[in-house]
Amino acid sequence: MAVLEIKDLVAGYGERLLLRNLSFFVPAPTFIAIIGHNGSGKSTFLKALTGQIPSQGQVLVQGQPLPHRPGALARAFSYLPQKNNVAFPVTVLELVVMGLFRSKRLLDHYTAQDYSRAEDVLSRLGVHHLRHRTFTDLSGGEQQLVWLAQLMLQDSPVALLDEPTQQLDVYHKKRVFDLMASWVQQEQKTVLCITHDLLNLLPLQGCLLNLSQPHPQLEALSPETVLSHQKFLEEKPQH
Ligand SMILES: Nc1ncnc2c1ncn2[C@@H]1O[C@H](COP(=O)(O)OP(=O)(O)OP(=O)(O)O)[C@@H](O)[C@H]1O
Repeated sequence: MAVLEIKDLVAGYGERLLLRNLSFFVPAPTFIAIIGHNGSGKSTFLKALTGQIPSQGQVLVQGQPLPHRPGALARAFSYLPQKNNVAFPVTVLELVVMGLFRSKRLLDHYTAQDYSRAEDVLSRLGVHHLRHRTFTDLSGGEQQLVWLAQLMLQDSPVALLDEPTQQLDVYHKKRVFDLMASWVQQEQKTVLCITHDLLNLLPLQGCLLNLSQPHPQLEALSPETVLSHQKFLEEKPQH
């Protein structure tokens, strides 16, 4: 059974269509880089998948049509948007442990084991030292790593990430790409990751989807494919 199947997905805003009959098939857990010029519809694609904007077509996750209820949708996809805010003071560890909310009932408390899982993902991202800091005091890149840690605790089969490395330094960019590769290999997750960091894709296995192309389709990642898409994207976008 395929992990993810998308058939004739159409989405946009009013008269302006950004996704025109997008179809692809992901047979097994895979890393998929979603690339394209600014405004080519990358975030729109993830918004259509997560039901934030209306769309036509079919999306199947593990052979099942995508449910419309938000709770059931969240079990299929974990999602990290480009901008994410918290309006209340909370420590890093508290925010990360909330990634486990789907395995809890309404008034359940988080256990010592939950906190130790949260500490473990913070270590894997190299930011364990931030665990007792107030989230809103952190730098933009530090905050991005904390959101990633929270997402790693969610147990959905498909993770959707909108530019998760946008504000990171070169060390943490590489670390996050390595970690996404390990989610696929060790935890059998499928990762769809929007990115402009094409050079970080050079060592990775998986697929690439270039939404700036007239008929985007999945292509196997290889250094040659990445470099040819880099060249394509260095050309002026066609609107
Ligand atoms: N709510 C909206 N209403 C109307 N147009 C919108 C809306 N949201 C986005 N757009 C437009 O749709 C186009 C695609 O936007 P989208 O955010 O999907 O691009 P993107 O490929 O993710 O770009 P970037 O690389 O800059 O993040 C843009 O031209 C944008 O202005």
